[in-house]
Amino acid sequence: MPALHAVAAAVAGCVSGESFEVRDITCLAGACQPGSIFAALPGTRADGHDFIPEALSRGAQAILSERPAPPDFPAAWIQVADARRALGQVAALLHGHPSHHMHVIGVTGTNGKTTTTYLLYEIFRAAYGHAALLGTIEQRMDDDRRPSRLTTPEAPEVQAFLRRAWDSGCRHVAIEVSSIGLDRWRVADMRFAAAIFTNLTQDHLDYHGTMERYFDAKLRLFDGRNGEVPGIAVLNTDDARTPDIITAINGRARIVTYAVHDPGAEVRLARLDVHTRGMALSLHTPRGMLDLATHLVGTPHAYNILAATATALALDVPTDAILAGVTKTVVPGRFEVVEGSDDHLLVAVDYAHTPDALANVTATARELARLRRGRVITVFGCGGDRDRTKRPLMAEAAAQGSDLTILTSDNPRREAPERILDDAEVGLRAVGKPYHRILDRRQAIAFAIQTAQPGDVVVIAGKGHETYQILNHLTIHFDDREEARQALRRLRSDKGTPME
Ligand SMILES: CC(=O)N[C@H]1[C@@H](OP(=O)(O)OP(=O)(O)OC[C@H]2O[C@@H](n3ccc(=O)[nH]c3=O)[C@H](O)[C@@H]2O)O[C@H](CO)[C@@H](O)[C@@H]1O[C@H](C)C(=O)N[C@@H](C)C(=O)N[C@H](CCC(=O)O)C(=O)O
Ligand SMILES: Nc1ncnc2c1ncn2[C@@H]1O[C@H](COP(=O)(O)OP(=O)(O)OP(=O)(O)O)[C@@H](O)[C@H]1O
Ligand SMILES: N[C@H](CCC[C@H](N)C(=O)O)C(=O)O
Ligand SMILES: [Mg+2]
Repeated sequence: MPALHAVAAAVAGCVSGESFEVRDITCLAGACQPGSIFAALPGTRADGHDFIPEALSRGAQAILSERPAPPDFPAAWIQVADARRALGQVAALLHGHPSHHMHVIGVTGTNGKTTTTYLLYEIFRAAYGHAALLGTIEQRMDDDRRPSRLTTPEAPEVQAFLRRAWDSGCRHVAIEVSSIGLDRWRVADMRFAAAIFTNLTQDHLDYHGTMERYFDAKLRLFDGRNGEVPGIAVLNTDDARTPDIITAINGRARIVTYAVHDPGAEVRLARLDVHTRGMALSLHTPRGMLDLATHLVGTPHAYNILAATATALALDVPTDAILAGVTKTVVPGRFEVVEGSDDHLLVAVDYAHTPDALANVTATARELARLRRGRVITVFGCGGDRDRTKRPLMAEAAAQGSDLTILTSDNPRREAPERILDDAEVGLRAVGKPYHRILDRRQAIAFAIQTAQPGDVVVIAGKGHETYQILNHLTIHFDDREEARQALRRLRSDKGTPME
């Protein structure tokens, strides 16, 4: 355990008070114990400095802050220029920089991060037996799975996870790096063997303010501002932002490109057959043509497969492990076909919660509906306490891609649900196609399924794998898949036909 003064020196901090052996660092006062440094951070709802008494009462022996030490403060104090960044740096230091001893792959971009990390996890497990994964749905270390609270957790949690993964034999870790995570230095000073860029479209403007600032946060993963430039940058050359990333890297990392359309990409799509339960793809790669089969459905997932494959190829993963990993990958809530769907009625649950994802998922549904001579019916809503400006755009994308749209509630959080629907309805009116507004999500799902005709494809978008609904301060159990299954069951029993 390093001494306080060594820790302070590593972050160029101005230190006062008695030194001690530093055991850990945290920004949660309630998690402090003897030997802890408490990082006092100003926040959106509270100010970490207000929790200093609690931190001290739990045994914290030093405070990390951007403010100077108050006179006669009873514990040690480290003053730094940027407390969030220092929190990330100290967390990495205290865990012995686990990312320096492993192959950590960081995945950033608006959509596709979770799916790409799942693909990489399965590829690494097929190749090496051990692998770890950290992201929106869960934190996974071989077969140990724990649900996540944030996509990219605070730095002490990320570093502790990496350390445990190392201790349990994992040498390959895929981690989702959100723009908010980068902005808040949650992966500060980490070494990425590879960093993947999936795409950039509108999201999180409530946090970043503008698309430029949103992109700039993502750029930090590639241009060295986060600590180091990644070993390999894996970039989607169909995305308009990729040239800016290449410019910012400025020759300091190996660049590997992938694309569905760009004929100049190193790894690119040659063939794609989409069906209701999966896809068959052929990819041009530096190792020749690769034929893959997957349970994932929809062109966006071809991008995710290209990204994961291009990364694995660049890291010299054997081809048979890439093929096996892609085939094995199942991601909950990403075009997940609901049990009870059949040739007459296909119901899929998908985590699309951005305008781009809604455009894509309805396009996938359209492709499948065309084969079945059916319509596309989309149920969707928008989250509260998040980017308000994306709501009418999400509605437009859903309506444009569907024959019938059902606007409902998602996670209203602390906002008035009706107001969120009002924001979205503007987009539905602009498109002018048929829609219904049903606030209660359970009723909206049931209505969509009752209304569907043979051949139709029903998409239930926005919550994917989530098993809850956040209504103000109350979080209730809610699972789109369960709701859809029950509605399908009721439909069959009303018509007297058994479920398949
Ligand atoms: C915008 C954001 O990221 N907020 C996170 C942030 O909150 P904050 O800075 O506003 O902090 P605050 O609640 O005002 O409290 C101030 C300080 O006092 C401390 N405190 C507070 C209360 C207390 O009892 N004790 C205590 O010590 C807090 O730890 C914090 O350091 O720090 C908190 C402590 O870690 C997080 O819980 C909180 O995540 C909230 C819940 C959240 O929803 N974050 C989302 C937006 C997020 O980070 N999402 C990204 C992107 C998702 C995607 O991929 O789309 C993610 O990576 O998950
Ligand atoms: N490469 C892609 N391009 C566009 N849309 C995609 C792509 N991959 C997935 N999607 C859509 O986005 C949804 C979310 O996918 P995924 O969970 O993999 O993204 P994410 O980046 O992890 O999202 P989040 O920011 O919430 O963590 C999917 O359900 C699908 O509708
Ligand atoms: N990771 C996304 C989750 C959105 C999921 C949607 N169901 C919502 O609640 O808005 C976010 O934090 O913006
Ligand atoms: Mg995710």
